[in-house]
Amino acid sequence: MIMRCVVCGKEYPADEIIYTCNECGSVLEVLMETEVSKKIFEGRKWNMWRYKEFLPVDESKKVSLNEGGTPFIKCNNLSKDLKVDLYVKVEGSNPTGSFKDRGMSVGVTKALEFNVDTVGCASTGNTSASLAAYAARAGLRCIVFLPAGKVALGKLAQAMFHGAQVLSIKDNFDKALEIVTKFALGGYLYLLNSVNPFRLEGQKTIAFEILEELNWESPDHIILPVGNAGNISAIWKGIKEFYESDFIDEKPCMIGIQAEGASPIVEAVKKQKLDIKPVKNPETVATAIRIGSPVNYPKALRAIYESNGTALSVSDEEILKAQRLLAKKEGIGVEPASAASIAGLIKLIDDGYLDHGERVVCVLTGHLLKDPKIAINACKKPLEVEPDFNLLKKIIG
Ligand SMILES: Cc1ncc(COP(=O)(O)O)c(C=O)c1O
Ligand SMILES: N[C@@H](CCOP(=O)(O)O)C(=O)O
Repeated sequence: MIMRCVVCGKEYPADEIIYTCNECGSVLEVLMETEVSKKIFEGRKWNMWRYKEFLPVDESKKVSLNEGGTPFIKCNNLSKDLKVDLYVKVEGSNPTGSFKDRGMSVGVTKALEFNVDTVGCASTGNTSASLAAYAARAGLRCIVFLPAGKVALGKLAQAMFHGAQVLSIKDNFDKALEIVTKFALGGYLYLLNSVNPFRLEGQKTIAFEILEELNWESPDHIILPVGNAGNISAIWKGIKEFYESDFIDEKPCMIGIQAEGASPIVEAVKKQKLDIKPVKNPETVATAIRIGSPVNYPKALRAIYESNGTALSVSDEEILKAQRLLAKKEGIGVEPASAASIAGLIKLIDDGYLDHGERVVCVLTGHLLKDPKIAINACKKPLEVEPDFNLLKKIIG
């Protein structure tokens, strides 16, 4: 196993703590040689560790909460309305309610391998919630740097309750990431943001599960929200690994959705560029993707171009509308950032980008209860009524 810079190709030993290329400054990826038949997965437990041969840590020493194996659901009602074959991967069903758990399980296991005593991250919320839980399980100290006043309540509660040291930085996520990176490079903590290539190895199992659920057939498109751009990169890596292993014959187009107020990847794709112009003051109701300078942009842009995919921005209004639609039509509750994928799907259909009957998978990244305030604000206040049967009968009608 080695690590390799995705831009200049410089290689590094995998037993070294290094986050970016010391030659060109870009992000690294983990390369492993795995030669197995897909038959080996048969009969294994339905969680992400069924793919242990593709994961860069010793499975017998894993720090795990049974992550992965999340529901893969056919959306019958929305498929009918939108005239596509729509499936969703419900990542809110992971132990702490987001896809980050897949990454943290591998990342925190790696932290133990590296013998560190402190882990840390910057976070718009979910990364910190997940890291705090996995660090607690591993007995590691955890420090999280959050943008003050911009983290949804459920996520903040999780980070604090699992015992992380929570620092509210009076600035945005990008600044918090800049600061925590300095601490990591100074040796104060092991960084578990998605700039850490081992963490993304866990997240690539989303792709593995989608392909196995579809009986080793590729969907036409995978659509997902993009913030720091780790997940789209990880999923594409997973797709390529199963393609190169001959488990599938085709690959999907990767489609990244960003919020209008935080869309540097979308702007880069419009111009077919390989670099981004960071957004200085990103803003969106979907706080999870309120990110102006995504650290994984080199990987994400390559994923989009290599797969013949695209990137698209959606407004806050479209995000909130899609969140309600998914809840009401399919009974699936997601946080606003996750609903961006559905909002993007609707826009792509309206724009004629998607054809009728195409098979689309939307990745729903986080649970509704992560951001209860948004959900409550979208509804009418419950009526307070005396416990009087006749009165209640009248009201119910
Ligand atoms: C719920 C949710 N959806 C989407 C994203 C975006 O993922 P990524 O940063 O990997 O692009 C995040 C955070 O990163 C998130 O917490
Ligand atoms: N939405 C993320 C932002 C940080 O992304 P990461 O994947 O680099 O950790 C969060 O939940 O904090």
